Order: sequence, then C-alpha cells, then structure tokens
Amino acid sequence: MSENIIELKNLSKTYDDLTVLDNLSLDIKKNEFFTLLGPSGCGKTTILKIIAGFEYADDGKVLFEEKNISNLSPHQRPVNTVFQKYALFPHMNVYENIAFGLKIKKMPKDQIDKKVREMLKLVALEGKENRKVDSLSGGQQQRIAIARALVNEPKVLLLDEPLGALDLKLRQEMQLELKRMQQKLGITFIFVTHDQEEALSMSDTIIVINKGKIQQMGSPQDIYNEPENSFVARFIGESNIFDGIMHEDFKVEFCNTKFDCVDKGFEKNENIEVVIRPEDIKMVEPQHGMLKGIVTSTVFKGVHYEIEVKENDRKWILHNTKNAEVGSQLGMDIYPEDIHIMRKEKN
Ligand SMILES: Nc1ncnc2c1ncn2[C@@H]1O[C@H](COP(=O)(O)OP(=O)(O)OP(=O)(O)O)[C@@H](O)[C@H]1O
Repeated sequence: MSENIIELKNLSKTYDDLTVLDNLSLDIKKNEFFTLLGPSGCGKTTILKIIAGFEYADDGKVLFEEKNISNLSPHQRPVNTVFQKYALFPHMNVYENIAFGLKIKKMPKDQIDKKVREMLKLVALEGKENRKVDSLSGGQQQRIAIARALVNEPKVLLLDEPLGALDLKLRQEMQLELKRMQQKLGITFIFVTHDQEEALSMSDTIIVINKGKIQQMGSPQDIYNEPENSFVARFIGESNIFDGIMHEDFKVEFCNTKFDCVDKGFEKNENIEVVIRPEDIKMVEPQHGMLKGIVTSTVFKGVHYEIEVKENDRKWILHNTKNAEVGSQLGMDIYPEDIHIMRKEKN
C-alpha cells in the first residue's frame, strides 16, 4: 500500500480569466505535518478547498488512500477543516461546540461525553466547558475550533492560517501545541500559512507555491539551506542574491570573483543566481577577504548584529555576533558549501 494519504494529480483551476492552479501535482504522506507556504493569492486556500470538497478543480484528481474522491461532497470526505475565522457557534458553550458534530451523527450521549472530555484535555480547556465561547480569548477559541474538528477523528486535518488572528506570543505557543497534538494523535495535518518562520518551525514537509505552481518541495532544512530558485530564496529568510556564471562543475563566478562551490550538473557557463545566507559570511581582515567592502550600517538584533556592507556597487547583509564599525573596511569570506547555486526562477 502507498505511504501517501493524499495525492493531487494535475489539478488546474481558473476563476474567470485567472489561472489559480496550473497542472499542480503533489503527494502527502501519512502522519506528516505538511505545509503549503506562499504569498497571499498564490492558491493555497484553493488547494485546501479542493481537498476538502468546498471547491472543485476544473481538471485533475484528488486521491485519498489511492481512491478518487474528487466527486465526493465535503461531509463524505475523511477530512476536517479549521479556518482562520473559527466559525464557532456563539450561542453555545465550549462543550456544546465541541460536541456538535457528534450529536449530528447521533452518537450516544455517554460516548459523546467521553470524546468531548478527551478533547478538552488535549487542548487544555478542562474546567471551561460551560463557558460561552465569546467570553474566551482568541487562543482559547482557536483551541475549541481545533477540538471541534479533531473530535470527529478525521484522518486528515486541514488548517487554513489557523493562527493568523493571534498575537505573536500566543501564536508561538499555539505553534508548539499544534505540533504536539499532531505528534500525539499521529494524523496528517495539512497547514496553510504565508509565514515562513511558522512553516519552518512546524513542518515535516513544506511546499513553496507561487502563482499556482510549486516552486520547491522538501524538508524545512532543504528549503532553507538549498533553495532551488530565487523566489524560494527571497521568500524564505533573508538572503544575499547575485547573478553569476557557473563556469564548470564546482566553479562559479559572481561579484567579479571566482569561487569554488559544491554544485555540479549545470551547463558550461550557464547563467545562474547565487544565494548566500547572511549568517554564512565570515568577517575577516580586509586584506584576507575574497571580497572587500565598507560597513555602511549595523543594527543590534538581540542574537546577532545585522551589518550592511557595500562591496563595489552591491549591498550585502551579514549576521554576526560581533559588531563592526560603520565606515570601516571589511573582508568577507564564504565557504564553498555556503554558496547555493540556483537556476533562474520558474515561470
Ligand atoms: N471564488 C472565487 N472567485 C474568484 N476568484 C477567486 C475565488 N477564490 C479565490 N479567488 C482568487 O484566486 C486566487 C488564489 O486565491 P487563494 O485564496 O487560493 O489564495 P491564498 O494563497 O490562499 O491567499 P491568502 O493567503 O491571501 O488567503 C486569488 O487571486 C483570489 O482572489
């Protein structure tokens, strides 16, 4: 049996003249925390809605455990959705909100009670079951929404920017809690966000989408350390990105300087882009650097200083725990493994 729980096959979707999804295919494994990451309007929610059955693709298929579910209505699909706007029932208390789906299914009362109590425990809301939902904080309401979805024991939980309305601290707490719940329950989470830090800290697998096309799929480490194109590099973290030429395997030139790198498989003298993370640039004495520049500004960021350097007419950003003096000359060194070569952005 396949290790995939959901497979999307060649999905296309157009609204009026706007192509939102363009022949998109992807596989989601059982029990993974899978994140769709991309800028606003790139088609993330549309993918989620097509999996849930709230929208239908113009073309392509949705497979669940190898069965085609493309034509099933939402309630026939073994998935549940948590939205950013929690859509709780304001006139019901916490308990009734969580129990709602099970009552509709006409489950016996004692079983409902057992399951609701399990959920209250899971989302740390024991003791709050009789509270009206609008008397609770945003974070607590979000937990009710999650409990209400999980109580139905879906095989897949779809989460559409579920933490978007929370302030930063609560958001970070809920990120940890969601991850903990997912690991405890062992069910597949498909999570939508436009926040790259959130995606990096929570996911097993991330796909980065732009304009309805997958730009890259991989682990958070792959996506951060080895962006495949400049869209991904720009979208994930801060980067120094320059045009360059891949002269031959392991030899690249950028900023008018030849460097050794660890990449191969490009055409001879192929035009490429290089990405270098700010924390990977070594600060050395000016005479010892492969590149030289002048410090134009420094900002203390807590863990590191953010140092801006002007090298010829190019701007570089460096992160270093040591500060540098504005106006001073600085040498910069980069190890071969820290030079990431990218093909030009996919269109
Ligand atoms: N029902 C609809 N009718 C017309 N256009 C739509 C409809 N639903 C979505 N769109 C358009 O499709 C594009 C993709 O929308 P989608 O909601 O999937 O993006 P998203 O990546 O989830 O963005 P966000 O992060 O802002 O929610 C957007 O340009 C949106 O305006």
